[in-house]
Amino acid sequence: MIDLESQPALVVGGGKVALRRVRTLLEAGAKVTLVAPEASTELIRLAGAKQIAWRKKIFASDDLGEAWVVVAATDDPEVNRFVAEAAGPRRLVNVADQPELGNFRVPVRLQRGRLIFSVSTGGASPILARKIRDDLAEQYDQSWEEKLDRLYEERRQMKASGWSQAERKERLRRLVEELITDM
Ligand SMILES: C[C@@]1(CC(=O)O)C2=NC(=C\c3[nH]c(c(CCC(=O)O)c3CC(=O)O)Cc3[nH]c(c(CC(=O)O)c3CCC(=O)O)/C=C3\N/C(=C\2)[C@@H](CCC(=O)O)[C@]3(C)CC(=O)O)/[C@H]1CCC(=O)O
Ligand SMILES: NC(=O)c1ccc[n+]([C@@H]2O[C@H](COP(=O)([O-])OP(=O)(O)OC[C@H]3O[C@@H](n4cnc5c(N)ncnc54)[C@H](O)[C@@H]3O)[C@@H](O)[C@H]2O)c1
Repeated sequence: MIDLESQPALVVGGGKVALRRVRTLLEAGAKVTLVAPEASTELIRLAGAKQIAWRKKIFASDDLGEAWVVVAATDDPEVNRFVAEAAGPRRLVNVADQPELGNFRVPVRLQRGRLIFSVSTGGASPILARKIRDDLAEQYDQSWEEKLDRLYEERRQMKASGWSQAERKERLRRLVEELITDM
């Protein structure tokens, strides 16, 4: 939930994990550069469509440039370690196969408009994290996007009204209960 809009991000590696990270970074509005000698068809397509810049080469430390976020997602643990070391402690660094070498991990995410779920199992089981996400997706279906907009609007109006905090709290609590009963 960090604001990455227009921030430079570097993804090292061109496989399945790199593609997942590239998608997440693009959704967050980051300017993504990919460094990899080979890349998957979808990554090549994104590069062709100019959504990412692709340096078709193996990683070297001068690829880091101004990158604020760095992802090491090659299939070579030594390369991933080298990327993390070269990136240093002053950037956001994610390492796909040795998370302890980086300083952030990637949870599973589910978004319903203003409502965002983030599920992590602390490295225990990404498969369980995904299953919990799928369960939440069923429980909180698309209708929650609108429900959240309604809550947002009501709360905004109440804040502008002359009601006491206690009155506001009680009304908002009831509204949330109505929405949940409606599920
Ligand atoms: C949630 C998700 C997000 C994403 O990556 O986008 C994610 N892994 C996903 C899938 C997945 N990962 C793995 C498999 C193969 C089956 C298995 O082994 O379970 C599958 C299934 C698949 O790929 O289909 C294997 C695996 N994963 C990690 C290691 C290394 C290690 O743990 O040391 C290895 C062993 C590699 C090996 O040995 O080969 C590490 C991490 N994986 C994390 C997140 C972080 C911890 C999150 C948490 O604690 O919950 C962390 C620490 C990385 C990080 O923070 O960057 C994504 C769900 C995608 C979705 O459905 O949306
Ligand atoms: N975090 C997760 O969710 C998760 C899930 C599965 C696997 N993994 C781990 O993540 C890593 C990547 O997995 P994958 O399935 O994406 O791998 P992959 O084999 O699909 O892709 C590896 C990529 O790394 C590139 N590469 C290799 N050496 C390089 C170098 N020196 N510089 C730049 N690029 C280089 C290759 O060209 C290739 O594009 C593996 O270590 C795997 O064990 C993590």
